[in-house]
Amino acid sequence: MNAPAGVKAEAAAATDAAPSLVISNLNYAYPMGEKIIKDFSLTLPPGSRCLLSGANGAGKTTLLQVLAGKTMVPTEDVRVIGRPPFHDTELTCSGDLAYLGAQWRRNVGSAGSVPLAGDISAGKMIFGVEGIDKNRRADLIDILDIDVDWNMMRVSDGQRRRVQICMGLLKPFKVLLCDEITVDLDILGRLDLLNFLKQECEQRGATVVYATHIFDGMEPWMTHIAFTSDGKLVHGGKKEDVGDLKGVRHLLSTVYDWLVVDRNDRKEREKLEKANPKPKSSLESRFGSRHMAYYR
Ligand SMILES: Nc1ncnc2c1ncn2[C@@H]1O[C@H](COP(=O)(O)OP(=O)(O)OP(=O)(O)O)[C@@H](O)[C@H]1O
Repeated sequence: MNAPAGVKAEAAAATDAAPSLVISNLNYAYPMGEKIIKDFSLTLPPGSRCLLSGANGAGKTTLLQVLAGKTMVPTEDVRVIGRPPFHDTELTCSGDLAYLGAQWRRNVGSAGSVPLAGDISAGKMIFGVEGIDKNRRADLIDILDIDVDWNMMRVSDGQRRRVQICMGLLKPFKVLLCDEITVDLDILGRLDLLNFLKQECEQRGATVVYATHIFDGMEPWMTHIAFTSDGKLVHGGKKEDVGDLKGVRHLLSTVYDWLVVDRNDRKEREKLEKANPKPKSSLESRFGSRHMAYYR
């Protein structure tokens, strides 16, 4: 569905407005671990849809969790609609900043700690969230093709995922962070959802960062890309401005080439690290590296 002209003009004006997401020289390490995110900077305007890509272990989930305010970083390093997500809890409580990620997928919905596999109907869960616009809720139920009579104990993984996504999108977010949320959806469900998110950006000036390894439908959908390698942003910005994406190259073949470079660099790093092993920390030498895994 195309947005009416007035609404499009409104969204175009929004792109001149203050950025909705600013990451400035972000560094992040898990407690007692090595740096996972390294000197990462990215700015996204309202209305943008950013594909977050990179090899397994490149740091995408870690980055999204930092952006979602799940871990503390200095207030100046990450700003979501001008506010620091860890320190400003109202950002997430209000639904302005929404996060649909791996942990969320496992057992909770946006309405708090809601078990998603209990003897309860999909409708009861969805309608149980208060203060939601009726039309938005009806649209989401329709787009995600949810039967409100589904019993959450007897649904398939994909059906459960649809209910979870619906609950996560009930509040009209300003910035949405998605971590591989569509893996269990069928093609229709995935493309309809991408379309819904696109409308949210075009009509309301919302911003979406979407981490995925599945590129079907992503090329026309995205406005920005952030390709990470070893925790660093190596290709990022507006899709038109990323040199390798220009001309006849497709997203998949371009990212494939980037991933080959990433893999060769990683192998080289690993070879060097094996040849020059780092001295163990005093705790590690005392308890052994297996035991130390608890502290990482
Ligand atoms: N809780 C944790 N404690 C310590 N290290 C972690 C933790 N979670 C992830 N890591 C490490 O951080 C690095 C980045 O992991 P992350 O999950 O962010 O990567 P990713 O790009 O999302 O990978 P994938 O594509 O496989 O989902 C990996 O080396 C991983 O082992």
